[in-house]
Amino acid sequence: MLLLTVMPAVAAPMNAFRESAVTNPHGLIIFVRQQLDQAGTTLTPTRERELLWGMGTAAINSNDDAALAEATLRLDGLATMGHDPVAAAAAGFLRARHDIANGLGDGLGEALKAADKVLGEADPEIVAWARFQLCDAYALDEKAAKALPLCHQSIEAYRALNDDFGIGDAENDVGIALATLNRVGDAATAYERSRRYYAKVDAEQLVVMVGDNLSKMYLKQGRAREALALSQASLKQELAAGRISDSLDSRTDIAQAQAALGHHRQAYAQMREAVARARKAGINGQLIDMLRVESRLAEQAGDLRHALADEREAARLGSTVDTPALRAIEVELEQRYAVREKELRISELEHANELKDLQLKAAQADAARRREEQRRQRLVNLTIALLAAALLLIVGLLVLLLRAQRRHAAELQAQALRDPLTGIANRRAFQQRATELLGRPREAHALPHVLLLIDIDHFKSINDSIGHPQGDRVLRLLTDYLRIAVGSCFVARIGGEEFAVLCPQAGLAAGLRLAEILRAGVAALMLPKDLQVARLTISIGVAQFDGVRCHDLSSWMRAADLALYAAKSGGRDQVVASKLVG
Ligand SMILES: Nc1nc2c(ncn2[C@@H]2O[C@H](COP(=O)(O)OP(=O)(O)OP(=O)(O)O)[C@@H](O)[C@H]2O)c(=O)[nH]1
Repeated sequence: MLLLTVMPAVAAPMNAFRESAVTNPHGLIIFVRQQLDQAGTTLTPTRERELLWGMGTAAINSNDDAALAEATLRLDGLATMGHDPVAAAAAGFLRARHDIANGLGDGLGEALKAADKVLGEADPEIVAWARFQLCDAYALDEKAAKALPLCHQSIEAYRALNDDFGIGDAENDVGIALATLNRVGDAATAYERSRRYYAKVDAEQLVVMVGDNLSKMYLKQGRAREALALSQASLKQELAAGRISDSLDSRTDIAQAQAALGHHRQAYAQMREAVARARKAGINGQLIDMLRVESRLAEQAGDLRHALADEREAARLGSTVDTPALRAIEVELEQRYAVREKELRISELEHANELKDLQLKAAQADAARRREEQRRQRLVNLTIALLAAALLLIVGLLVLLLRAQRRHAAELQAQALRDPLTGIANRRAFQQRATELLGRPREAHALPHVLLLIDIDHFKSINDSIGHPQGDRVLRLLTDYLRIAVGSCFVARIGGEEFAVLCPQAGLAAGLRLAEILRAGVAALMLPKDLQVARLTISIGVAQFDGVRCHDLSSWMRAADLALYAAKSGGRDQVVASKLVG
């Protein structure tokens, strides 16, 4: 497998292993060592130089300092022994890249010196190679302004050689330089061009690797989803190739893309894992930036304690032994987090206040509800009281009405039993009294009841002579007299000018005596002169209730009436007893 990917074809000088140096650096180092051991002195200097350059670049890519030292020393040897300026330049470029990558010494100076050795060479491939190494050194050292023209020269040189792989390399460095200048859109375009050139030569792994650079630009452009996809593909490849450093970079990019997508907890977890792996691998240079990213993601995920610890560690690792500077950073951090703590506290207090506010509102709502209930209860009570009062009033009114009705009924009843003209009992009252009297059980030795029927004599003539109203006056005068004269007997007007007197248990003799008194009394009455009635007389028929001939009210009345009729027939102004009448 390894051999298939790193076997040199008939390649341009120095470029035979450029893909595998990136995609499989460990494998290439092993392969070169094997080649050097096995071939020994049979190797041509050009082939050895090519192998050593491949090993050196692979060593830089895999942080293998031993392999790098081995490669540069052997290249130096080739340069000296074989008077090979290309080998000397190769050793110089490797040292320059190492120094630039690790921030040591004068890497750029080293690179310029190396380039100087070969830029005058006749071989355009060597010149293009050297130009690219310069472009690469300046781009890696973040000297973008200088890197860009060098990289473009390099691209032109590769274009002249139809070296698409080389153009892909140089476009990648253009992207790096533009990214340093923060020209995010242009950098992304350069990376996209680089990927297209790599794709043309089927360098799929490099397409993915440049994708990792492009991912950073996409992230800055807010294209987090695309960035995430690129970094994930990149990580997969790096893990398979064992490129620890690159894989840590991709993990960092993935975490940042996840955070940008709002998956803060997931992002933080991813970053924690990346930092743990960096620590395990002892890659401190990268760890500082990773810790800063982790701190930011921890803060976003709400883990302030961790965020502070990460920042402190990054500051410690990043600082030289300048303790006051470190302290200043720590103080700044403390202040920043104190402010953050304060903000959190305020937000907690605000939350608590909101809760209290809600409780207050609930209490107010409760009080309002109770007040409403009380108001309703009062209304109900008032309604009940009003209804009770109304009911009492109605009952009172009904009682009053009932009494009035009773009074009215009694009055009506009284009226029904009273003669309106004279004010004494009428015929109906007489019948009731008589019926009631006859209904009583008869006492053993009691005298019979006596009935007197009285009729005014020639009353028609009186009416005719003095007028009907005066006739009424006569009737009232007679009544006044009778009412007094009958004593305890009951008197009633039972017809126009006819009266009845009922004397319970009086006996016929007493009845006749009373009748005679009445007749005589009336005949002797002194009538008012204005009445113009010379004399008033009455006829009276008397009948006792003997229980034989008179056995009920009608037979009793008939008997009295016959006696009265007899009195009239006998000449009037007289009393006739019923027993005398046949
Ligand atoms: N003023 C007045 N006259 C009445 C009333 N009721 C009945 N009379 C009159 O009483 C008279 C009765 O007349 P009659 O029945 O002919 O009897 P009389 O004239 O009394 O003759 P004798 O009974 O035979 O003596 C009539 O003229 C009735 O109009 C009344 O309430 N007021």
